[in-house]
Amino acid sequence: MTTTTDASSPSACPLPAPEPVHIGIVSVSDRASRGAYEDKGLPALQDWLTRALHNPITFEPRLIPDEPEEIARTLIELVDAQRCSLVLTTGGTGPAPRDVTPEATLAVGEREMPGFGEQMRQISLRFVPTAILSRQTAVIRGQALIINLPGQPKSIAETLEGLKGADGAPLVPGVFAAVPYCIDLIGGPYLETRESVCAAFRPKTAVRHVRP
Ligand SMILES: Nc1ncnc2c1ncn2[C@@H]1O[C@H](COP(=O)(O)OP(=O)(O)OP(=O)(O)O)[C@@H](O)[C@H]1O
Ligand SMILES: Nc1nc2c(c(=O)[nH]1)N[C@H]1C(S)=C(S)[C@@H](COP(=O)(O)O)O[C@H]1N2
Repeated sequence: MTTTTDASSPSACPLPAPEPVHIGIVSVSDRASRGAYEDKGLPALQDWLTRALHNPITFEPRLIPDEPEEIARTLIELVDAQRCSLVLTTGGTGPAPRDVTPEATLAVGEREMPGFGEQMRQISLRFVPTAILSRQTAVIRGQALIINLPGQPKSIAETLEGLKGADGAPLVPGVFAAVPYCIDLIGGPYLETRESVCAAFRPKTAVRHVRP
């Protein structure tokens, strides 16, 4: 097994290498999927997750139009066939007729996790007054957590990371703070975040080790 050393510990205990994680990222956009504009959703998701996690990540990226059957089929494929532990979607959460990502997500979910959508709307209100127009939600399917994010690329870091003060201290925690423990509870890999990007929270009894 590969190990790294926790140099901050007096006994310099070797820490296990972070577990690999398989993450699905799905950009739902009519125009980006037909090439009318460049997709900025997938790069923004990949960039933020790579900065936030110590775990080695294998990404499963998908760029698809706002078609409910295609969204549902993609989510099922990422969870059931690709065995992703986490799937993040971006786009299609608003009130326009073709915005159907939440419906497709609920259709494939076994249990809804409404707190994610509630908290993201609260965070987004600190950035934009139209935050309440996003119907974003989250669900569990099997051993995977699926979370909807709005389509505006900058909203990805805003909702996952939250709002920080000038000193870098969190003013409003982003929703990703709750993701590692949720994935523990559904039997997925142990996710370890970089505190400078996102301080994940676990009850003390669930903390296996703290990485510097
Ligand atoms: N994947 C994307 N890449 C780049 N910019 C995007 C993307 N998705 C959305 N945006 C930007 O955010 C705005 C709001 O996103 P929204 O999901 O409401 O788009 P939309 O009007 O439904 O159109 P579309 O589905 O064709 O992207 C868009 O007008 C666009 O400027
Ligand atoms: N953090 C954040 N949340 C946001 C926004 C944003 O720019 N930043 N845009 C809002 C707007 S204008 C809309 S219409 C809804 C839905 O966007 P979507 O259809 O692109 O998912 O998300 C809202 N949530």
